[in-house]
Amino acid sequence: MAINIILAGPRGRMGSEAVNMVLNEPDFKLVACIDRKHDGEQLTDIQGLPNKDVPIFKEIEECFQQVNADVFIDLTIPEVGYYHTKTAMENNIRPVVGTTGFTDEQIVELSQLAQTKKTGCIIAPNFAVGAVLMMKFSEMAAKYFSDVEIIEKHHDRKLDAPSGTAKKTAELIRNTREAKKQGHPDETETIRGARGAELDGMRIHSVRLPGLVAHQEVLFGSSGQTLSIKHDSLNRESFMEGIKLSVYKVMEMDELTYGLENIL
Ligand SMILES: NC(=O)C1=CN([C@@H]2O[C@H](COP(=O)(O)OP(=O)(O)OC[C@H]3O[C@@H](n4cnc5c(N)ncnc54)[C@H](OP(=O)(O)O)[C@@H]3O)[C@@H](O)[C@H]2O)C=CC1
Ligand SMILES: O=C(O)C1=N[C@H](C(=O)O)C[C@H](O)C1
Repeated sequence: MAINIILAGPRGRMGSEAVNMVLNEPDFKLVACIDRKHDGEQLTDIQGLPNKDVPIFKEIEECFQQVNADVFIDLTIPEVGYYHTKTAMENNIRPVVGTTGFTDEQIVELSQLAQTKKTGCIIAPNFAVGAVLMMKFSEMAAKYFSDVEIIEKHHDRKLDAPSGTAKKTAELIRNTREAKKQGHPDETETIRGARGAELDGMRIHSVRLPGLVAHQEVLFGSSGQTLSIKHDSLNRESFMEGIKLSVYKVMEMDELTYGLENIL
């Protein structure tokens, strides 16, 4: 039996790649897309997207009323993605969410909703397996190195900073790192922001440049040595295997999980 999928954000950098992934996976069927600029049209009407008759809706409620689906993939922006994810679960459709920038409170709320509805939901700030390994290796290393700076680098069209991956990395590191405030106790910033964002005394630096895709280095230091753990996504195909796996896994789940590492 095919897994029926609705996808939001089909014209986006990630969404367009995901449309192709879904169309090319024999067990998946793309049954609708959510796109605020092409209400009532078909996928084939959008320039640059595959020549397929897949209906497009602007409003997610209308889409869920008219189209039966098993899984909903969101690759949009944080505010919209949160609303879409909530609405999908309310309609007993399992979300697979790549959109980053949700607040901690929003993730808790969505988790509670998944519990109430007994609906699977996967929110993963990074679907690239290499990035998940980079995060897990960093979690391991932080047990031995409590001084760490996370440097994430992305294309300059990215809306959220720090990246979802950097936040998730810091959360995993927090599991093993001895809490401490890093740097000199008397350090000052002569230009605001020079030391980056702070989370539990750790530092996160966000670089935005045209030409970049998605890159992160986790840099540890202790006396006489440094350790660098680095991952680069060179294109958006790197995220597709993770989304594909999540679609299969979410079909077997009845709660929310945050992070691809939980299902690998
Ligand atoms: N988890 C992961 O592995 C990855 C996650 N991401 C995340 O995925 C998300 C999308 O990234 P990316 O594809 O690069 O972004 P894009 O800007 O390329 O795409 C975003 C899409 O969302 C649509 N959109 C924007 N605002 C609205 C709205 N109000 N209502 C409906 N649709 C809207 C845009 O359409 P429009 O033209 O109408 O604005 C566009 O199609 C981001 O949050 C990013 O951080 C990215 C890469 C990997
Ligand atoms: O916006 C992006 O491009 C990416 N966003 C995700 C994030 O915020 O971590 C994942 C990846 O880094 C690409």
